[in-house]
Parts: sequence; structure tokens; C-alpha cells
Amino acid sequence: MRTIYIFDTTLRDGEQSPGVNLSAREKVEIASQLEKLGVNVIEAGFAASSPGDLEAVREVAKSVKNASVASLARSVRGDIDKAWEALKVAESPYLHVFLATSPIHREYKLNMTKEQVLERAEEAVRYGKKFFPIVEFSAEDAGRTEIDFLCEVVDRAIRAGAQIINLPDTVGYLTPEEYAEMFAEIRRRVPGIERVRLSAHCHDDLGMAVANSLAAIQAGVEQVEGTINGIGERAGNAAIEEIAMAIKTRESFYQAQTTLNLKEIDRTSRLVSKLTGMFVPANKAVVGANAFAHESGIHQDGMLKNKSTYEIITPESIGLETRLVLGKHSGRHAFREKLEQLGYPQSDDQLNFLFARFKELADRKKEITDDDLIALVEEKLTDSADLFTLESLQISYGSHSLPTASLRIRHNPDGRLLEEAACGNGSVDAIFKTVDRIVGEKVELVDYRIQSVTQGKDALGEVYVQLEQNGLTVRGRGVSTDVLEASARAYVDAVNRLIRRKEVMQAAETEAKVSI
Ligand SMILES: CC(=O)SCCNC(=O)CCNC(=O)[C@H](O)C(C)(C)COP(=O)(O)OP(=O)(O)OC[C@H]1O[C@@H](n2cnc3c(N)ncnc32)[C@H](O)[C@@H]1OP(=O)(O)O
Ligand SMILES: CC(C)C(=O)C(=O)O
Repeated sequence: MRTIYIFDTTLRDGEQSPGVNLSAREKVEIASQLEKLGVNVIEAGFAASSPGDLEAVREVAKSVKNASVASLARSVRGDIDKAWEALKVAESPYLHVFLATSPIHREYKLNMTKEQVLERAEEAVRYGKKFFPIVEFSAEDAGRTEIDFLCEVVDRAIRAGAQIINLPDTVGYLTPEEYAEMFAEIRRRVPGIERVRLSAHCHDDLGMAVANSLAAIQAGVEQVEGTINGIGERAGNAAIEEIAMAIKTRESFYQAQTTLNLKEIDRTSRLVSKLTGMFVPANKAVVGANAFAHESGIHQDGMLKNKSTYEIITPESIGLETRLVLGKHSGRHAFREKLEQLGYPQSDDQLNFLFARFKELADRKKEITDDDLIALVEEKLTDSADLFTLESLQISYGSHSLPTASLRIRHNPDGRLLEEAACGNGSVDAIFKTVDRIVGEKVELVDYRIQSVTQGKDALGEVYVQLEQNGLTVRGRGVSTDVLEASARAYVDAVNRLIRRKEVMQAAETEAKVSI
């Protein structure tokens, strides 16, 4: 049976989702979970895109031991140099160098002739090979490239030493049949193609990214590129969890396997959703909240008689274990044990902090489920990098009076408690206005979403906000049994991210001025 390599680009193409911006610490956290999931390549970013991303790629490179770590680079020496600067510390450094090949991109974007594209691709791969043990070449927009020319480009990249050739459907234009045929043609016509690994990289503009990736596998491709939860530029990339589960569930059809530990899928999906602030739709395949929910009578009857009537994959196979319950009488030992079982071992300090949060929650909520605990751990309320932490809030609301919020927020660098109050059109508006007053930032709320994390009337509510300031967009997330408190936490989280991002950008500008 063939093994299909999984190239994860959540931290690069996934991060290209509008509004998503991951710090180095967040990238390392996701990369470590991707290692547990067992992906073969982690594309950590685009080192030349900013000093912050170079640093993040380097941090991921230092921490990852069981996967290759890649950086994207244009076919430009400076980009390749930056990629090497970030990746030379990696156990297995991997260069991903690309150049667009389609007529539209050649004419309007690159302003290059076919001959120039061939020369530049060859030159970039040769240059990359001076430093990197593994070089992948991607022919951007391969899907809309003339097949004869694509064969020439692939031939030149192989001759220059590329070991992996990626042919992306950059704009999600091709049908599965066409994408498979493109690979079949390349395999038939390019000499030496059997010496390299072919890779597929699909986008979801027409909702065909996963189908196209699977069609490429049928056409003999050995590597697929995608992201967790299918996040990415525009409509997103192929969702890795869907591809992996399709290969596993239809193993005899695809005659293929991956190295993924599928039981880590659920946890990876949650972590990516939390750190990117991108909701997983309830009806999303494999990881959506409804993926294993059975609502209608005939389905429920079938499930009770035999689960295989309506379930082709089990919740356990992606790591959703049977729910166990902790309550307000549980102690630290049980709490620690439970977190370890869930895969979240904690230091003593973290445990004490989380235990206090757990007890607060247990006073408000009859049963604490695994989902509640995961939500608490993942919220990481005491983020040492955060400038502000919400300490308390009070809301006064009546049908004939203006809602008023008063908040206490800690300014972490010096420990000061800042207090303010404000009125608003509604309670949430009053909270947000109060936070604005305390932190002194002028921001625009562009998105506000609320969902229940767990089940029942006393479920934990999860709020996502998206803020904008002078073209910068950030997301924030907050969790609580009280949706107003969750709203305040989400808003403060977003403000912290905004401030961090502005600091990174300012540092980059200063560095650029110094180097001029
Ligand atoms: C399909 C994909 O997902 S590709 C990856 C997309 N990701 C990103 O763009 C995120 C990171 N990008 C960035 O931070 C910036 O675009 C940078 C730092 C890389 C470049 O910034 P700038 O130098 O200001 O250039 P800008 O982005 O405006 O334009 C891109 C330039 O690169 C050229 N270019 C684009 N792709 C390539 C390539 N693969 N190889 C060589 N040159 C390329 C364009 O033709 C354009 O050149 P021009 O300035 O001579 O017209
Ligand atoms: C850089 C390449 C691989 C890419 O992201 C695309 O073509 O979508």
C-alpha cells in the first residue's frame, strides 16, 4: 500500500485567511500538535514576508523534531536566504520555492516571458539546493498553465535538483477529472518524473479542493498539501482531516495510507480554531459539531439498532472519547488526572490557576464535561504576553434604562487595576465601550459571533469578535457560562492581539529604517 505524505500549510496558507495572524508562540503550539498528529511536513510560514514571520518560522524549526519544517519563498535569492536564515536550525529543513507559470500570471503579474520563467525557476531551485537538503518547486497556477509549457517547467525544475514537484490548482478552478489528467500527462511526458515526489495543492473556490486532492492521489501523486479545518486564502485550502479520513475510510479504494494519528484530529481542529479565531461550521465534514449528531427519528432508530446504519466513521476514531463528568466536589487530584487523560498535562502553577477557574465554573454549572475543561484550558486566561487581563465586570440593565457596564482590567506589566464604566445601546455595547476607555485604543467592531461550546442550559458560551484599526484586522475569543463575560473576554483578547501586532509591525519598520 502506498504512503501519502501530508504537507501541512495551516501556518502559511492557513494564516493567509483574512484576519488571521498567529504569533510565534501560537505557531509553535500548533506545530507541536501537528507533530502529534503525525504530518510529514509543516510549512511554518513565509520567512521573507516579515521579521516577525522569520522569527516564528525559526521558533517552529527549533521546536519540531519529527517532521520537516518548510518556509515558502518566491523565486528570488533574498527570499531563499531568509528561508535558510530561519530554517538552518531545523532537524529537517525544507525549502518551498514557487513561481507562477500560467499565461495570466506571466503576463499580468510577473511580466515575464516563458523563457524567463524557465530560467528563473531553474535558477531558484539551483540556488536553494546550495543550502537546503530538500527543495520543493511549485508551479503556481499550474491548473491554468498550458500543458506543454508546464512539462517544460517541471523538467527544468527537476534537472535543477528539485525533489518534490507541486502542481497547485491555485484558484480552485479545475474539476477532479481535469486535475487528475494534468498529473497523468506530466507523468507520461516528463523524463525522470519517477525520481521526484509529486504533490497536489488545492483551493476550495468551487468547493472541490478535497475531491481534487483525492483525484490527484488516484492519478499517482504521493503528497497532498492542505490545512486543518480547510482554512486558507479566499475559500480556503483542502482540509487535511477530510483527506486523511477519506483515505482511511476508503482504504481499499485508494490503496493508500497516511502516517497520521487520526485520534489527534479533533484536538488539532479545536486548537487551530481557537488560535485562528476561525469557527468550524457545525455541518463541516469530520470535525463539525454535527458530524456525529443524529437528529431525525428514523436515523436515531437505525443508530440504536446498529451504528453502521448511519455512521461511516466513529467519533472515537478522530479522538472524541466518551464524555466523563467532573463536578463541584471534585478535588485537585481528580482534576489533574482528568486533564492528563485529556492530553493537557499542567505545571503546578497552571494547575492551581485552572483549578480555581474550574471551581468558579462548577459553582455555576451542575456538570463539568470534557468539553468544558478543554475550553477552560484552551482559553489560557493568564497569557504572560497579554498586556491586559479582565478581572471583573458588572452590568446594570433594565427595560427603561440605558445598559451600563463597569469593568476592572489589570494592566499586567505593572499590575495596576484600571476601572471604568460606560453606557451603551445594549449590554455588549456598554462592555466594549468600557474596554475602549480603559485601554485607550480606537477600534471598530467588524464581527461578533456567539456559540455554545457545550450542551445544556448552563452551557459554556464562546464569543468571537473581529476588530479593525487602520486596516489591521484581529480576532479574539472568550469563554464563560455568561455570554456577557465571554464577550468582555473576547474583546480584551482581541485588543491584546492588536497591540502585540502593532508592536511587531513597529519593530519591523524600525529594523527596515536601520538597514536603509
Ligand atoms: C499562491 C500563494 O499563496 S503565494 C503566497 C502569498 N503569500 C503572501 O504574499 C504573503 C507574504 N507576502 C508579503 O509579505 C509580501 O508580498 C512580500 C514581502 C513577499 C513582497 O512584498 P513587496 O516586495 O512589497 O511586493 P508585492 O507583494 O507588492 O508584489 C510582489 C512582487 O513579487 C513578484 N512575485 C510574485 N511571485 C513571485 C515569485 N514566485 N517569484 C518571484 N517574484 C514573484 C511580483 O511580480 C511582484 O514583483 P514587482 O514588485 O516587480 O511587480
Ligand atoms: C505557493 C503555492 C503552493 C500556493 O500556495 C498556491 O498555488 O496556492
